[in-house]
Amino acid sequence: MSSYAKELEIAQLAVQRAAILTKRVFHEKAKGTVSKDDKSPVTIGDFGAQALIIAALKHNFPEDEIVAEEEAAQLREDANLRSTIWDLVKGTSLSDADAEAVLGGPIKSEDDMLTFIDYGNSKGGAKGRIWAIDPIDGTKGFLRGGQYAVCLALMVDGDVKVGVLGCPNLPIDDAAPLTGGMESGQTDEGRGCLFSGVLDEGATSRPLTTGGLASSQKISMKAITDIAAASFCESVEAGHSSHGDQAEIAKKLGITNPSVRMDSQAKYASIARGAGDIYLRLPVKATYQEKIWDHAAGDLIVREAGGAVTDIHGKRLDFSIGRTLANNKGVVAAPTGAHAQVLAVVQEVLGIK
Ligand SMILES: Nc1ncnc2c1ncn2[C@@H]1O[C@H](COP(=O)(O)O)[C@@H](O)[C@H]1OP(=O)(O)O
Ligand SMILES: [Mg+2]
Ligand SMILES: [Mg+2]
Ligand SMILES: [Mg+2]
Repeated sequence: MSSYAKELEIAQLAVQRAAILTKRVFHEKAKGTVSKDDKSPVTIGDFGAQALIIAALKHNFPEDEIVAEEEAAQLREDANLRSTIWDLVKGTSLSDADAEAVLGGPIKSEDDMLTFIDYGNSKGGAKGRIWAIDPIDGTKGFLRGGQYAVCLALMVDGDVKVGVLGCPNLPIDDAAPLTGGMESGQTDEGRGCLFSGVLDEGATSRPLTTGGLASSQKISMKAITDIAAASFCESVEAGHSSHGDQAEIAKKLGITNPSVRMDSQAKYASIARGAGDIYLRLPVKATYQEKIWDHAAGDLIVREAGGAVTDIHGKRLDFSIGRTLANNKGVVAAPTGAHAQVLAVVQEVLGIK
């Protein structure tokens, strides 16, 4: 029996339910994009998914703290936006009645929805049980029909114990070739994957469903025998990681395959299942602090699948100091056996040896 069996079940079902909502937003609605203070986009899907996940967590673990990306301030001022999101949230449930009941059933009112969204305001830290939520990671990918992920992780005393990634646009088949997006004309058929990891218990994938949990299989990273034949993933957005440095590193490693550009933590999931090999996220700006909700689940899933994840200085990602990874710069994720070699070239190219 897993030490975090209940947390894992709730987390997976909560992500699965939230993914139903994000898919509805994509297929049925104008996306309802609004700009945040930092000019990044947020959609009605981000708010709705965050409300549904937090409602499920509060029902099951009322004492736990939550660090989530979004807040309800804009919704409190904008009745139209608020009621559009409420319509979505109240109309989204798992089709399996038992699974829906485990999550506590529907949110009772529009006011409760706002309250749930704002429970995500914990400062994080090194003490106690804290969940990290990114309701839609890769909002830009979501908007353009590419990859995005619904992300949830549980940290206990600053250490990630459970991580779940719902990736509605990734192929179900772990062996499917690595692609960055939904090619035009593609349908949802054969897509939608739920990845999980529990510390010291491995990582799994299973198809996303609209009801209860499908059966899962273990995933593991591919061992790299010839680094020149490796494939590496990077952000689509050049503003999020340095395509130039990454290309130079790939070249120095002898990698000839073009990089696979993909939004969101779907990159962590893709290397964890062995579809890709390496994920590089090299800083563009020295001042940007990565957010814990952008990495907590992916970091654990990759490590549990046989990978190593560090920053550019070779330090493990430190989730214990608040809402950001203030002690880290960039991300280097690779199979354990190849990580040192990749990191050495990263440091050579960045001139930090
Ligand atoms: N300057 C930046 N450097 C690195 N990541 C960033 C930067 N600006 C935004 N992000 C975050 O990168 C994540 C997407 O990563 P990816 O490029 O791998 O798809 C988003 O969570 C996004 O945050 P936000 O949600 O605030 O837009
Ligand atoms: Mg965002
Ligand atoms: Mg994000
Ligand atoms: Mg987000």
